[in-house]
Amino acid sequence: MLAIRNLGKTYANGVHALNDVTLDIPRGMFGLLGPNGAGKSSLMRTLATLQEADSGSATLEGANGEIIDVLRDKDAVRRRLGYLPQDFGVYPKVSAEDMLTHFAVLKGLIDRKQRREVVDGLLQQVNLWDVRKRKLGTYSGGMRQRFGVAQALLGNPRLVIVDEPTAGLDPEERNRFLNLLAEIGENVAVILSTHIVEDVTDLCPTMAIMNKGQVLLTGKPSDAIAALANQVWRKQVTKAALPEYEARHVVLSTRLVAGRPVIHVFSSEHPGEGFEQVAPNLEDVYFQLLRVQAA
Ligand SMILES: Nc1ncnc2c1ncn2[C@@H]1O[C@H](COP(=O)(O)OP(=O)(O)OP(=O)(O)O)[C@@H](O)[C@H]1O
Repeated sequence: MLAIRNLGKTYANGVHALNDVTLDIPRGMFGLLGPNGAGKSSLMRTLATLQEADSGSATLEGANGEIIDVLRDKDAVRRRLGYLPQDFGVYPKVSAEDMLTHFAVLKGLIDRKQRREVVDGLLQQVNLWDVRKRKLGTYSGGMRQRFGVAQALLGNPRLVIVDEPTAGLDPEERNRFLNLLAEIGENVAVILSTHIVEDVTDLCPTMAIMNKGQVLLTGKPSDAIAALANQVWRKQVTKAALPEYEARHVVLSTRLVAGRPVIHVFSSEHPGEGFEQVAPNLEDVYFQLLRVQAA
């Protein structure tokens, strides 16, 4: 539905934020995973027509099969786009209902009855109906994000972009928010940019991993995980011994379990005494790719 080809962007300070980025994004949830500074927001902002790329192209397939040039035909993209930026401001003293109605007017919904129906429907869809009269300034982080989704869905977008939406949400709100995105993803393409690996594992049938402006991998999470089969090993070690393990093995991750480090090591052979083989997960894939790139 969205084809991105060889996108490049260098900022005035010389940072290569996007380096030959090529991606095919189908309908459904697409996870864009990468650490801070990977270039995710730069890519999202470019696709949302908020900044220019230096090179490359991006095309979006419209509802009737027409092909829209994302980098040139910005008005056409904006009519089909819903965007939830990483940081968005709300007027704290305005109710969700009034604010969404205002956004609906800006989006071109001028017929009062139709607008009412759309706004009511969206407030119900994102589960804010009961609190629609409350001022946005009194909303929790999760409620605010769900309000953000409601405004992104105004105008029936073909493409919805959400940039790091679950940061700072508690587990219950995060689940609720991700379920909402999954429902939306049944009909349109949703790009979920995040540095939280579980968000992608739990939700996205396709994904890409980015770092330093480059796409390191794209495809199904299950395929990427399968490629690491029989090569991930776990061992509980002491803190003192950790540097030695890091020097001798490809340590993908270290996690404290009851105060003691548990390491995941990447190796095609048995790495030695005390190691047990574990089923790889997306976090292993992610760290392995970052290690390979760093090397
Ligand atoms: N307007 C800008 N001018 C100069 N450099 C920028 C600008 N915006 C981003 N960068 C730099 O470009 C690189 C990519 O940043 P970007 O915000 O796209 O990454 P990200 O993956 O979204 O990370 P984060 O999760 O921190 O937002 C970083 O090194 C960042 O410092």
